[in-house]
Amino acid sequence: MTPENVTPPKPNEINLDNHPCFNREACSSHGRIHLPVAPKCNIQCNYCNRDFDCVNESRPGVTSTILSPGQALVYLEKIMEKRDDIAVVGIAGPGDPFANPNETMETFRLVRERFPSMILCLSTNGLGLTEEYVKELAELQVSHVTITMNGVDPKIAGQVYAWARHDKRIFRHEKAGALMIEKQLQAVSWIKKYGMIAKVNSIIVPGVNDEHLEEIAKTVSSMGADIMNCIPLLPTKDTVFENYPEPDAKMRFAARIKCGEYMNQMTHCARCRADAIGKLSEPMADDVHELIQSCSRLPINPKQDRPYVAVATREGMLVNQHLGEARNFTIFKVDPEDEEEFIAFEKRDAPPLGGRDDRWADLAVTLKDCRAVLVNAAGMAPKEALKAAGIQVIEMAGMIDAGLSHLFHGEELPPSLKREFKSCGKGVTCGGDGTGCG
Ligand SMILES: C[S@@+](CC[C@H](N)C(=O)[O-])C[C@H]1O[C@@H](n2cnc3c(N)ncnc32)[C@H](O)[C@@H]1O
Ligand code: SF4
Ligand code: SF4
Repeated sequence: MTPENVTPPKPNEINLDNHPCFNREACSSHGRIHLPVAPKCNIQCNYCNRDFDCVNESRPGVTSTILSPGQALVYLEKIMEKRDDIAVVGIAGPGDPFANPNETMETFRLVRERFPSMILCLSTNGLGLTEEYVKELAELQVSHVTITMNGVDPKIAGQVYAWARHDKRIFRHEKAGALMIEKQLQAVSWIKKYGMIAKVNSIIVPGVNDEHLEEIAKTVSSMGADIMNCIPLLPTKDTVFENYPEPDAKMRFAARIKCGEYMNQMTHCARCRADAIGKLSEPMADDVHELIQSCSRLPINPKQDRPYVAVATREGMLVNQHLGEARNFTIFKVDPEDEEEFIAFEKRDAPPLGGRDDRWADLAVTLKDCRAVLVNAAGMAPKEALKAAGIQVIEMAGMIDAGLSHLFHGEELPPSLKREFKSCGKGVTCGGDGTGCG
Protein backbone atom coordinates (compact mmCIF):
# COMPACT_ATOMS: atom_id res chain seq x y z
CA MET A 1 0.00 0.00 0.00
CA THR A 2 2.74 2.49 0.91
CA PRO A 3 4.66 3.52 -2.22
CA GLU A 4 8.31 2.45 -2.18
CA ASN A 5 9.63 5.99 -2.50
CA VAL A 6 8.08 7.06 0.81
CA THR A 7 10.48 6.93 3.73
CA PRO A 8 8.50 7.79 6.84
CA PRO A 9 10.56 9.81 9.28
CA LYS A 10 11.60 8.38 12.62
CA PRO A 11 9.09 9.36 15.31
CA ASN A 12 11.62 11.53 17.13
CA GLU A 13 12.14 13.70 14.04
CA ILE A 14 8.62 15.10 14.33
CA ASN A 15 7.96 17.41 17.23
CA LEU A 16 4.29 16.87 18.03
CA ASP A 17 4.42 19.63 20.65
CA ASN A 18 4.51 22.19 17.83
CA HIS A 19 0.87 21.56 16.78
CA PRO A 20 -0.88 24.84 17.68
CA CYS A 21 -4.33 23.20 17.90
CA PHE A 22 -3.22 20.52 20.33
CA ASN A 23 -0.84 22.64 22.36
CA ARG A 24 -2.00 26.13 23.26
CA GLU A 25 1.55 27.16 24.06
CA ALA A 26 2.58 26.55 20.44
CA CYS A 27 -0.06 29.02 19.18
CA SER A 28 2.19 32.04 19.32
CA SER A 29 5.23 30.33 17.82
CA HIS A 30 3.87 27.87 15.25
CA GLY A 31 1.32 27.86 12.49
CA ARG A 32 -0.46 25.36 10.27
CA ILE A 33 -1.46 25.20 6.65
CA HIS A 34 -4.58 23.53 5.31
CA LEU A 35 -4.26 22.19 1.77
CA PRO A 36 -7.67 22.38 0.04
CA VAL A 37 -7.43 19.17 -1.99
CA ALA A 38 -10.75 17.54 -0.98
CA PRO A 39 -13.71 19.31 -2.63
CA LYS A 40 -16.39 16.59 -2.52
CA CYS A 41 -18.39 15.41 0.47
CA ASN A 42 -20.23 12.13 1.05
CA ILE A 43 -22.72 13.59 3.54
CA GLN A 44 -24.56 16.84 4.14
CA CYS A 45 -24.38 18.30 7.64
CA ASN A 46 -27.19 20.72 8.39
CA TYR A 47 -24.71 23.42 9.41
CA CYS A 48 -22.22 23.22 6.55
CA ASN A 49 -22.13 25.30 3.40
CA ARG A 50 -19.10 24.70 1.21
CA ASP A 51 -18.12 27.76 -0.78
CA PHE A 52 -15.37 27.91 -3.35
CA ASP A 53 -13.78 31.13 -4.57
CA CYS A 54 -14.59 32.94 -1.38
CA VAL A 55 -11.93 35.25 0.08
CA ASN A 56 -13.91 37.21 2.63
CA GLU A 57 -15.44 34.59 4.91
CA SER A 58 -13.46 32.87 7.62
CA ARG A 59 -15.26 29.68 8.56
CA PRO A 60 -15.01 25.92 7.96
CA GLY A 61 -15.91 24.72 4.48
CA VAL A 62 -14.73 27.88 2.74
CA THR A 63 -11.77 28.05 0.40
CA SER A 64 -10.58 30.41 -2.29
CA THR A 65 -9.61 27.57 -4.61
CA ILE A 66 -9.08 23.82 -4.96
CA LEU A 67 -5.63 22.34 -5.57
CA SER A 68 -4.55 19.00 -6.99
CA PRO A 69 -2.02 17.12 -4.83
CA GLY A 70 0.83 18.19 -7.12
CA GLN A 71 -0.30 21.83 -7.10
CA ALA A 72 -0.65 21.66 -3.30
CA LEU A 73 2.96 20.50 -2.98
CA VAL A 74 4.23 23.39 -5.11
CA TYR A 75 2.13 25.80 -3.02
CA LEU A 76 3.51 24.33 0.20
CA GLU A 77 7.09 24.55 -1.09
CA LYS A 78 6.61 28.22 -1.89
CA ILE A 79 5.07 28.92 1.52
CA MET A 80 7.94 27.11 3.25
CA GLU A 81 10.42 29.31 1.35
CA LYS A 82 8.63 32.39 2.74
CA ARG A 83 8.11 31.41 6.37
CA ASP A 84 9.67 29.21 8.99
CA ASP A 85 6.79 28.88 11.47
CA ILE A 86 4.67 26.31 9.61
CA ALA A 87 4.83 23.11 11.65
CA VAL A 88 1.63 21.38 10.54
CA VAL A 89 0.04 20.39 7.23
CA GLY A 90 -3.62 19.48 7.52
CA ILE A 91 -6.39 18.44 5.15
CA ALA A 92 -9.80 19.72 6.25
CA GLY A 93 -11.88 19.90 3.13
CA PRO A 94 -13.54 21.99 1.93
CA GLY A 95 -15.40 18.65 1.65
CA ASP A 96 -14.30 15.43 3.28
CA PRO A 97 -10.80 13.97 2.90
CA PHE A 98 -12.23 10.46 2.48
CA ALA A 99 -14.84 11.46 -0.06
CA ASN A 100 -11.65 12.31 -2.00
CA PRO A 101 -9.33 9.53 -0.77
CA ASN A 102 -6.98 9.43 -3.76
CA GLU A 103 -6.25 13.16 -3.56
CA THR A 104 -5.91 13.02 0.23
CA MET A 105 -3.52 10.07 0.35
CA GLU A 106 -1.46 11.34 -2.59
CA THR A 107 -1.10 14.74 -0.93
CA PHE A 108 0.14 13.17 2.30
CA ARG A 109 2.60 10.96 0.39
CA LEU A 110 4.01 13.95 -1.49
CA VAL A 111 4.25 16.13 1.61
CA ARG A 112 5.83 13.41 3.74
CA GLU A 113 8.45 12.68 1.10
CA ARG A 114 9.35 16.36 0.69
CA PHE A 115 9.04 17.50 4.34
CA PRO A 116 9.98 14.55 6.58
CA SER A 117 9.59 16.37 9.87
CA MET A 118 6.24 18.03 9.16
CA ILE A 119 3.34 17.22 11.50
CA LEU A 120 0.46 15.85 9.39
CA CYS A 121 -3.19 15.87 10.42
CA LEU A 122 -6.70 15.68 8.99
CA SER A 123 -10.34 16.09 9.88
CA THR A 124 -13.03 13.74 8.55
CA ASN A 125 -16.61 12.75 9.21
CA GLY A 126 -15.32 9.15 9.28
CA LEU A 127 -17.71 7.68 6.71
CA GLY A 128 -15.18 6.96 3.96
CA LEU A 129 -12.32 5.87 6.20
CA THR A 130 -11.20 2.24 5.84
CA GLU A 131 -8.69 0.27 7.86
CA GLU A 132 -6.37 0.26 4.81
CA TYR A 133 -6.34 4.07 4.73
CA VAL A 134 -5.81 4.31 8.48
CA LYS A 135 -2.90 1.88 8.21
CA GLU A 136 -1.26 3.91 5.46
CA LEU A 137 -1.88 7.16 7.36
CA ALA A 138 0.01 5.64 10.29
CA GLU A 139 2.83 4.51 7.98
CA LEU A 140 3.07 8.05 6.66
CA GLN A 141 3.17 9.22 10.27
CA VAL A 142 0.04 11.30 10.10
CA SER A 143 -0.10 11.90 13.83
CA HIS A 144 -3.42 13.62 14.57
CA VAL A 145 -6.73 12.44 13.13
CA THR A 146 -9.95 14.28 13.92
CA ILE A 147 -13.34 12.61 13.60
CA THR A 148 -16.32 14.97 13.64
CA MET A 149 -19.10 13.30 15.68
CA ASN A 150 -22.29 15.05 16.65
CA GLY A 151 -24.05 12.29 18.56
CA VAL A 152 -23.89 8.71 19.74
CA ASP A 153 -27.69 8.34 19.61
CA PRO A 154 -29.05 7.85 16.06
CA LYS A 155 -32.11 10.02 16.86
CA ILE A 156 -29.88 12.97 17.78
CA ALA A 157 -27.18 12.44 15.16
CA GLY A 158 -29.96 11.99 12.58
CA GLN A 159 -31.06 15.59 13.19
CA VAL A 160 -27.64 16.87 12.15
CA TYR A 161 -27.20 14.98 8.87
CA ALA A 162 -29.54 15.78 5.98
CA TRP A 163 -28.23 12.70 4.17
CA ALA A 164 -25.28 10.36 3.96
CA ARG A 165 -24.22 8.46 0.84
CA HIS A 166 -22.67 5.05 1.35
CA ASP A 167 -22.30 2.02 -0.94
CA LYS A 168 -24.37 3.81 -3.62
CA ARG A 169 -27.30 4.25 -1.19
CA ILE A 170 -28.62 7.40 0.41
CA PHE A 171 -29.39 7.28 4.14
CA ARG A 172 -31.55 9.92 5.85
CA HIS A 173 -32.75 10.83 9.35
CA GLU A 174 -32.15 8.19 12.02
CA LYS A 175 -30.69 5.78 9.47
CA ALA A 176 -28.09 8.37 8.51
CA GLY A 177 -27.41 8.96 12.21
CA ALA A 178 -26.97 5.22 12.90
CA LEU A 179 -24.68 4.75 9.90
CA MET A 180 -22.51 7.71 10.85
CA ILE A 181 -22.18 6.63 14.48
CA GLU A 182 -21.16 3.10 13.46
CA LYS A 183 -18.51 4.40 11.03
CA GLN A 184 -17.21 7.07 13.39
CA LEU A 185 -16.76 4.72 16.34
CA GLN A 186 -15.05 2.24 14.06
CA ALA A 187 -12.77 5.03 12.84
CA VAL A 188 -11.82 6.02 16.40
CA SER A 189 -10.93 2.41 17.22
CA TRP A 190 -8.73 2.07 14.09
CA ILE A 191 -6.97 5.37 14.81
CA LYS A 192 -6.05 4.13 18.27
CA LYS A 193 -5.18 0.63 16.98
CA TYR A 194 -2.59 2.21 14.67
CA GLY A 195 -1.20 4.47 17.37
CA MET A 196 -2.38 7.91 16.26
CA ILE A 197 -3.81 10.77 18.33
CA ALA A 198 -7.61 10.78 18.05
CA LYS A 199 -9.44 14.08 18.41
CA VAL A 200 -13.23 14.24 18.30
CA ASN A 201 -14.87 17.41 17.06
CA SER A 202 -18.47 17.87 18.17
CA ILE A 203 -20.44 20.83 16.93
CA ILE A 204 -22.59 22.30 19.72
CA VAL A 205 -26.02 22.75 18.15
CA PRO A 206 -28.40 24.38 20.67
CA GLY A 207 -31.55 22.35 21.18
CA VAL A 208 -30.19 19.42 19.19
CA ASN A 209 -27.13 17.97 20.92
CA ASP A 210 -26.04 20.46 23.59
CA GLU A 211 -27.38 18.18 26.34
CA HIS A 212 -25.90 15.10 24.65
CA LEU A 213 -22.24 16.06 24.27
CA GLU A 214 -21.37 14.43 27.58
CA GLU A 215 -22.57 11.09 26.17
CA ILE A 216 -20.28 11.52 23.19
CA ALA A 217 -17.35 12.29 25.51
CA LYS A 218 -18.13 9.28 27.70
CA THR A 219 -18.34 6.94 24.70
CA VAL A 220 -15.26 8.07 22.81
CA SER A 221 -13.06 8.41 25.89
CA SER A 222 -13.85 4.78 26.77
CA MET A 223 -12.47 3.88 23.33
CA GLY A 224 -9.23 5.74 23.95
CA ALA A 225 -9.92 9.03 22.10
CA ASP A 226 -7.44 11.61 23.36
CA ILE A 227 -9.05 15.02 23.14
CA MET A 228 -12.39 16.61 22.35
CA ASN A 229 -13.12 19.87 20.61
CA CYS A 230 -16.66 21.14 21.31
CA ILE A 231 -17.06 23.67 18.50
CA PRO A 232 -19.87 26.21 18.79
CA LEU A 233 -22.20 26.16 15.80
CA LEU A 234 -21.51 29.02 13.44
CA PRO A 235 -24.97 29.67 11.97
CA THR A 236 -24.33 29.77 8.23
CA LYS A 237 -26.47 31.11 5.41
CA ASP A 238 -28.26 28.61 3.19
CA THR A 239 -28.06 25.79 5.72
CA VAL A 240 -30.86 24.12 7.70
CA PHE A 241 -29.39 25.55 10.92
CA GLU A 242 -28.91 29.07 9.58
CA ASN A 243 -31.41 30.55 12.05
CA TYR A 244 -30.29 28.52 15.05
CA PRO A 245 -28.64 30.61 17.75
CA GLU A 246 -24.89 30.53 18.15
CA PRO A 247 -24.14 28.87 21.53
CA ASP A 248 -23.44 31.53 24.16
CA ALA A 249 -20.49 31.48 26.56
CA LYS A 250 -22.57 29.75 29.25
CA MET A 251 -23.51 26.86 26.94
CA ARG A 252 -19.95 26.51 25.64
CA PHE A 253 -18.53 26.54 29.15
CA ALA A 254 -21.12 24.01 30.43
CA ALA A 255 -20.39 21.66 27.52
CA ARG A 256 -16.65 21.74 28.13
CA ILE A 257 -17.00 21.28 31.89
CA LYS A 258 -19.32 18.27 31.50
CA CYS A 259 -17.25 16.67 28.74
CA GLY A 260 -14.07 17.54 30.59
CA GLU A 261 -15.01 15.00 33.23
CA TYR A 262 -14.25 12.31 30.68
CA MET A 263 -11.50 13.71 28.47
CA ASN A 264 -9.22 16.65 27.71
CA GLN A 265 -10.92 19.58 26.04
CA MET A 266 -9.63 21.90 23.34
CA THR A 267 -10.82 25.44 23.99
CA HIS A 268 -9.10 27.62 21.41
CA CYS A 269 -10.40 26.31 18.07
CA ALA A 270 -10.62 29.11 15.53
CA ARG A 271 -13.11 27.34 13.19
CA CYS A 272 -10.68 27.70 10.31
CA ARG A 273 -11.15 27.81 6.56
CA ALA A 274 -10.19 24.84 4.39
CA ASP A 275 -7.26 26.89 3.04
CA ALA A 276 -6.23 28.49 6.37
CA ILE A 277 -2.56 29.34 6.64
CA GLY A 278 -0.32 30.65 9.42
CA LYS A 279 -1.00 31.15 13.10
CA LEU A 280 -4.54 30.33 14.28
CA SER A 281 -6.88 33.22 13.39
CA GLU A 282 -4.32 34.83 11.08
CA PRO A 283 -6.19 36.15 8.04
CA MET A 284 -4.96 35.14 4.60
CA ALA A 285 -2.63 37.84 3.28
CA ASP A 286 -3.18 39.16 -0.25
CA ASP A 287 0.13 37.81 -1.53
CA VAL A 288 -0.69 34.32 -0.19
CA HIS A 289 -4.08 34.52 -1.82
CA GLU A 290 -2.43 35.34 -5.14
CA LEU A 291 0.05 32.52 -4.63
CA ILE A 292 -2.60 29.86 -3.99
CA GLN A 293 -4.58 31.10 -6.99
CA SER A 294 -1.54 30.92 -9.25
CA CYS A 295 -0.76 27.39 -7.99
CA SER A 296 -4.31 26.33 -8.89
CA ARG A 297 -3.56 27.37 -12.48
CA LEU A 298 -0.51 25.11 -12.75
CA PRO A 299 -0.81 21.78 -14.58
CA ILE A 300 -2.46 19.11 -12.42
CA ASN A 301 0.93 17.42 -12.05
CA PRO A 302 3.25 20.45 -12.16
CA LYS A 303 6.40 18.35 -11.93
CA GLN A 304 5.55 16.13 -14.89
CA ASP A 305 6.78 17.18 -18.27
CA ARG A 306 3.60 17.99 -20.18
CA PRO A 307 4.50 20.69 -22.65
CA TYR A 308 1.29 20.78 -24.71
CA VAL A 309 -2.38 21.82 -24.53
CA ALA A 310 -5.13 20.16 -26.60
CA VAL A 311 -8.02 22.24 -27.93
CA ALA A 312 -11.49 21.27 -29.21
CA THR A 313 -11.83 23.72 -32.08
CA ARG A 314 -13.37 23.75 -35.53
CA GLU A 315 -11.18 26.37 -37.22
CA GLY A 316 -8.21 26.87 -34.87
CA MET A 317 -9.10 30.33 -33.46
CA LEU A 318 -11.90 29.65 -31.00
CA VAL A 319 -12.67 27.02 -28.39
CA ASN A 320 -16.02 26.01 -29.84
CA GLN A 321 -16.62 22.27 -29.45
CA HIS A 322 -17.77 20.06 -26.59
CA LEU A 323 -15.36 17.35 -25.54
CA GLY A 324 -17.67 14.62 -26.77
CA GLU A 325 -18.38 16.13 -30.19
CA ALA A 326 -14.77 16.87 -31.19
CA ARG A 327 -13.55 14.46 -33.88
CA ASN A 328 -10.00 15.67 -33.35
CA PHE A 329 -7.97 17.95 -31.09
CA THR A 330 -5.51 20.63 -32.15
CA ILE A 331 -2.30 20.48 -30.11
CA PHE A 332 -0.58 23.73 -29.10
CA LYS A 333 2.81 24.54 -27.60
CA VAL A 334 4.67 27.71 -26.64
CA ASP A 335 6.64 29.15 -29.57
CA PRO A 336 10.31 28.48 -28.69
CA GLU A 337 11.27 31.72 -30.54
CA ASP A 338 8.81 33.92 -28.65
CA GLU A 339 7.42 32.79 -25.27
CA GLU A 340 4.35 35.03 -25.67
CA GLU A 341 3.18 33.23 -28.82
CA PHE A 342 1.69 29.78 -29.28
CA ILE A 343 2.01 27.33 -32.19
CA ALA A 344 -0.57 24.78 -33.34
CA PHE A 345 1.66 21.97 -34.53
CA GLU A 346 -0.47 18.85 -34.76
CA LYS A 347 -3.98 17.40 -34.97
CA ARG A 348 -4.81 14.21 -33.11
CA ASP A 349 -7.90 12.11 -33.76
CA ALA A 350 -10.34 11.62 -30.90
CA PRO A 351 -11.15 7.98 -30.07
CA PRO A 352 -14.29 6.77 -31.90
CA LEU A 353 -17.74 7.47 -30.44
CA GLY A 354 -19.24 4.85 -28.11
CA GLY A 355 -17.28 2.74 -25.69
CA ARG A 356 -18.05 5.26 -22.92
CA ASP A 357 -15.39 4.88 -20.18
CA ASP A 358 -12.91 3.22 -22.54
CA ARG A 359 -13.26 6.21 -24.79
CA TRP A 360 -12.07 8.60 -22.09
CA ALA A 361 -9.25 6.26 -21.06
CA ASP A 362 -8.17 6.13 -24.73
CA LEU A 363 -8.37 9.92 -24.95
CA ALA A 364 -6.14 10.21 -21.85
CA VAL A 365 -3.52 8.12 -23.67
CA THR A 366 -3.87 10.20 -26.87
CA LEU A 367 -3.31 13.39 -24.84
CA LYS A 368 -0.75 12.01 -22.39
CA ASP A 369 1.79 14.79 -23.07
CA CYS A 370 -0.89 17.53 -22.68
CA ARG A 371 -1.34 19.36 -19.36
CA ALA A 372 -4.92 20.34 -20.24
CA VAL A 373 -7.67 20.24 -22.82
CA LEU A 374 -9.72 23.34 -23.67
CA VAL A 375 -13.37 22.55 -24.49
CA ASN A 376 -16.74 24.29 -24.54
CA ALA A 377 -18.14 21.76 -22.09
CA ALA A 378 -17.57 18.24 -20.73
CA GLY A 379 -19.51 15.85 -18.51
CA MET A 380 -18.46 14.57 -15.10
CA ALA A 381 -17.32 11.13 -16.34
CA PRO A 382 -14.73 12.38 -18.87
CA LYS A 383 -13.64 15.17 -16.52
CA GLU A 384 -12.91 12.68 -13.74
CA ALA A 385 -11.18 10.22 -16.10
CA LEU A 386 -8.93 12.88 -17.62
CA LYS A 387 -8.19 14.48 -14.25
CA ALA A 388 -7.14 11.10 -12.87
CA ALA A 389 -4.72 10.89 -15.81
CA GLY A 390 -3.29 14.32 -14.95
CA ILE A 391 -5.11 16.27 -17.68
CA GLN A 392 -7.06 19.35 -16.58
CA VAL A 393 -10.33 19.96 -18.44
CA ILE A 394 -10.93 23.70 -18.88
CA GLU A 395 -14.46 24.64 -19.95
CA MET A 396 -14.48 27.94 -21.78
CA ALA A 397 -15.66 29.73 -24.89
CA GLY A 398 -13.86 32.29 -27.04
CA MET A 399 -10.31 32.89 -28.14
CA ILE A 400 -7.94 29.94 -27.79
CA ASP A 401 -5.07 32.33 -26.99
CA ALA A 402 -6.80 33.43 -23.75
CA GLY A 403 -7.01 29.80 -22.57
CA LEU A 404 -3.39 29.16 -23.58
CA SER A 405 -2.15 32.29 -21.72
CA HIS A 406 -4.05 31.03 -18.68
CA LEU A 407 -2.45 27.59 -18.84
CA PHE A 408 1.06 28.44 -19.99
CA HIS A 409 1.58 31.81 -18.26
CA GLY A 410 -0.79 31.53 -15.27
CA GLU A 411 -2.89 34.50 -16.45
CA GLU A 412 -6.43 34.70 -15.06
CA LEU A 413 -9.07 33.39 -17.47
CA PRO A 414 -11.53 36.29 -18.00
CA PRO A 415 -14.82 35.37 -16.23
CA SER A 416 -16.73 36.11 -19.46
CA LEU A 417 -14.94 33.17 -21.13
CA LYS A 418 -15.46 30.65 -18.35
CA ARG A 419 -18.10 27.98 -18.80
CA GLU A 420 -19.22 25.27 -16.45
CA PHE A 421 -21.14 22.24 -17.62
CA LYS A 422 -23.99 21.42 -15.25
CA SER A 423 -25.46 17.94 -15.28
CA CYS A 424 -29.17 17.72 -16.10
CA GLY A 425 -29.88 16.47 -12.56
CA LYS A 426 -31.44 13.23 -13.75
CA GLY A 427 -28.95 11.35 -11.64
CA VAL A 428 -27.54 9.32 -14.54
CA THR A 429 -23.84 9.05 -15.25
CA CYS A 430 -23.35 11.74 -17.83
CA GLY A 431 -21.08 11.02 -20.72
CA GLY A 432 -20.99 14.72 -21.53
CA ASP A 433 -20.97 14.04 -25.23
CA GLY A 434 -23.41 16.80 -26.02
CA THR A 435 -25.94 14.39 -27.47
CA GLY A 436 -28.30 14.35 -24.49
CA CYS A 437 -29.18 11.37 -22.33
CA GLY A 438 -32.53 10.74 -23.91
C1 LIG B 1 -15.57 21.80 6.87
S1 LIG B 1 -15.21 20.39 7.81
C2 LIG B 1 -14.12 19.53 6.74
C3 LIG B 1 -13.62 18.24 7.29
C4 LIG B 1 -14.62 17.10 7.40
N1 LIG B 1 -15.53 17.07 6.35
C5 LIG B 1 -15.33 17.11 8.74
O1 LIG B 1 -16.54 17.37 8.75
O2 LIG B 1 -14.66 16.86 9.74
C6 LIG B 1 -14.16 20.94 9.13
C7 LIG B 1 -14.85 21.12 10.46
O3 LIG B 1 -15.68 22.25 10.40
C8 LIG B 1 -16.88 21.96 11.08
N2 LIG B 1 -17.94 22.86 10.62
C9 LIG B 1 -18.44 22.97 9.36
N3 LIG B 1 -19.41 23.91 9.32
C10 LIG B 1 -19.51 24.42 10.57
C11 LIG B 1 -20.34 25.41 11.17
N4 LIG B 1 -21.25 26.07 10.46
N5 LIG B 1 -20.18 25.67 12.49
C12 LIG B 1 -19.25 25.01 13.21
N6 LIG B 1 -18.44 24.05 12.70
C13 LIG B 1 -18.57 23.76 11.40
C14 LIG B 1 -17.10 20.52 10.74
O4 LIG B 1 -18.04 19.90 11.54
C15 LIG B 1 -15.72 19.95 10.88
O5 LIG B 1 -15.46 19.59 12.21
S1 SF4 C 1 -18.74 16.28 6.59
FE1 SF4 C 1 -17.53 18.14 6.74
S2 SF4 C 1 -17.51 18.97 4.66
FE2 SF4 C 1 -19.11 17.40 4.70
S3 SF4 C 1 -20.99 18.52 5.07
FE3 SF4 C 1 -20.19 17.87 7.07
S4 SF4 C 1 -18.88 19.54 7.81
FE4 SF4 C 1 -19.27 19.89 5.64
S1 SF4 D 1 -10.32 24.42 12.84
FE1 SF4 D 1 -9.66 24.29 15.01
S2 SF4 D 1 -8.57 22.34 15.12
FE2 SF4 D 1 -8.71 22.86 12.91
S3 SF4 D 1 -6.85 24.04 12.42
FE3 SF4 D 1 -8.36 25.53 13.04
S4 SF4 D 1 -7.99 25.78 15.23
FE4 SF4 D 1 -7.00 23.89 14.64
